[in-house]
Amino acid sequence: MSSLCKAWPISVVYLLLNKSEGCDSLEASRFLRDYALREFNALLWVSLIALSALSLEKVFKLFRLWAVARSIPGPPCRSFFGHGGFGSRDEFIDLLSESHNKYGSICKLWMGPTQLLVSVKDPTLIKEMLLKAEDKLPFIGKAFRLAFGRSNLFFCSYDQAKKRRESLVLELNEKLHGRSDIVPNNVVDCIMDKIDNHMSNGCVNNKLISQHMAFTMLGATLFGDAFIAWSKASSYEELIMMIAKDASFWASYRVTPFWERGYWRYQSLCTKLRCLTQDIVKQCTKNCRLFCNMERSTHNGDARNGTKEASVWPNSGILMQEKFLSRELDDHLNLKEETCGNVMGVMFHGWMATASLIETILERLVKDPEIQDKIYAEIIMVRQGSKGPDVHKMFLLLATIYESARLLPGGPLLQRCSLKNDLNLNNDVTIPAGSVLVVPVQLLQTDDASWGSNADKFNPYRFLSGAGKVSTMVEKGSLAGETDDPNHSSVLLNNPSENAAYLPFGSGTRACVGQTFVIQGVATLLASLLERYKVRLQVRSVDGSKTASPEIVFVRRNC
Ligand code: HEM
Repeated sequence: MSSLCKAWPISVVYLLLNKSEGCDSLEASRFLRDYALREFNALLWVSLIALSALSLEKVFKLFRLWAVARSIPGPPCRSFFGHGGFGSRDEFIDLLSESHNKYGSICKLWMGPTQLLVSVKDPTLIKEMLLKAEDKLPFIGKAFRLAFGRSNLFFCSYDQAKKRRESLVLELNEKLHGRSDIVPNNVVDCIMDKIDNHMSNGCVNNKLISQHMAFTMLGATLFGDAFIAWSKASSYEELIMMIAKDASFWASYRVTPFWERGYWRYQSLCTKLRCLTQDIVKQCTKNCRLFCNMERSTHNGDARNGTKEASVWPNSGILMQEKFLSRELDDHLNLKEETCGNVMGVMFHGWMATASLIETILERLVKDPEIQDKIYAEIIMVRQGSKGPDVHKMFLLLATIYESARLLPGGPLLQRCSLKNDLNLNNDVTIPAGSVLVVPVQLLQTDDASWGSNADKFNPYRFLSGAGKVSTMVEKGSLAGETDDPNHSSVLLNNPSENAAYLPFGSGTRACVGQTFVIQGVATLLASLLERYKVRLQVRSVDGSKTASPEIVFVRRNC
């Protein structure tokens, strides 16, 4: 038998071919059975050893996680699942706030026996953490994954996101530096027309109009003029709104609910959005080529690189230019899926965050007509004195944007992770690899320790130096006047990031790439808006008593 085994496979084949020959065939089949049994046993052993090794590794990692986490302070677990079922977003923020008050600037919460969440609230440690922890965990971005497929820009390791971030930063910078107007006049006009249309009904819903402004501004930036002329733009807007409404609901299921009809309806909306994105991408690249050819014919073909030309063309979009696409093409085989997913992800994130910022600012301006009037005076003053791009001289407007983003950041938490290595912070705390790291931005940005006793009050002047004089300067017409004006030189717009507790756009390696663009874009849009309209709260009479509704009124200025 042993000699047979050694001679395998020849001897086995021989036995099989000759299995009909009497007792030899019996011996052969016994041998085969015996052999199969041994093989099967060996396979079982190998699997058992591999599984045991894997389980041991997991158990070892778990014990290590528990051991390292012991040194981090935090409330005791309420159940086996820790603080996993914390309820609503507000309840969770309250829990974080209580925990920080009790345990200090770093505290842990167990979200289950294997998932550790560490919250950091000290501005210096946050800065360090945001630089060192470069990854983002995919399960946090489940809403993005369900809606946009394998879009890996927002929730993935830094290695995966790096190239795409660089492309996007490059394109946005080109836009910021290569063009005089961040939001071109035709885009502003298109938005103002929409406001006029809505006002024919008497008032507008703040949320809806902010969403529309953000959508048009971002779409025109990403896809260029093709977007403004695109017949399907309003369907795109409607779809994106519907998806935004349901995204968190479907992501809240632990197991993707394939059995729910509503889930498939939601998925069909996402597929429609994907098709429309592909449509606008196609139109955009077609237009880019057209622009390149037009440019080539006017400049005797001196520029050979089509992409360069497309990016200097005044009204072309940024993201969809061939440069972005071809970079992606080189990278992956399933490029179309992924590129489209990333484009939808950027559009979705940029739209939601920008819309929420515009809505907050309008709400503040409506509640504070005095600031609104001062901003109007500033806009008129700056516009009279300059011809070129001028929003950077509108200090009070910019300070109002900073302050609105401080009081109500787009999201209540920043989320990070270090997937491979433990994170050693300067205060000798070690955070185990794989833990979810969060920064409670909303708490931090309204914390008295960083912002003073009036931290929860709306006060744009906190971002202006010499702010005591600012209000009188606007009245006298000197806030943003000529640079040789002695009063003006005493007023400075502070860089909000100088305060380490200012993080509406995150910070460090995974900070928002749209930050500068958004501030300038929103300022440009608001400057045009406030120049034409006063924004007032709609007051309705209900049963004889007057109550304010969430709707606002744009009253045309007489100028
Ligand atoms: C008011 C508007 C916006 C706000 C408040 C905002 C805020 C944020 C925040 C808080 C992050 C996470 C940062 C971190 O983890 O440190 C982020 C990431 C990001 N933002 Fe924005 N954002 C806005 C608009 C935009 C726009 C218009 C774009 C693109 C055109 C954009 C592109 C991105 C990208 C690509 C990332 C992911 C970076 C990464 O994970 O590597 N954002 N944004």
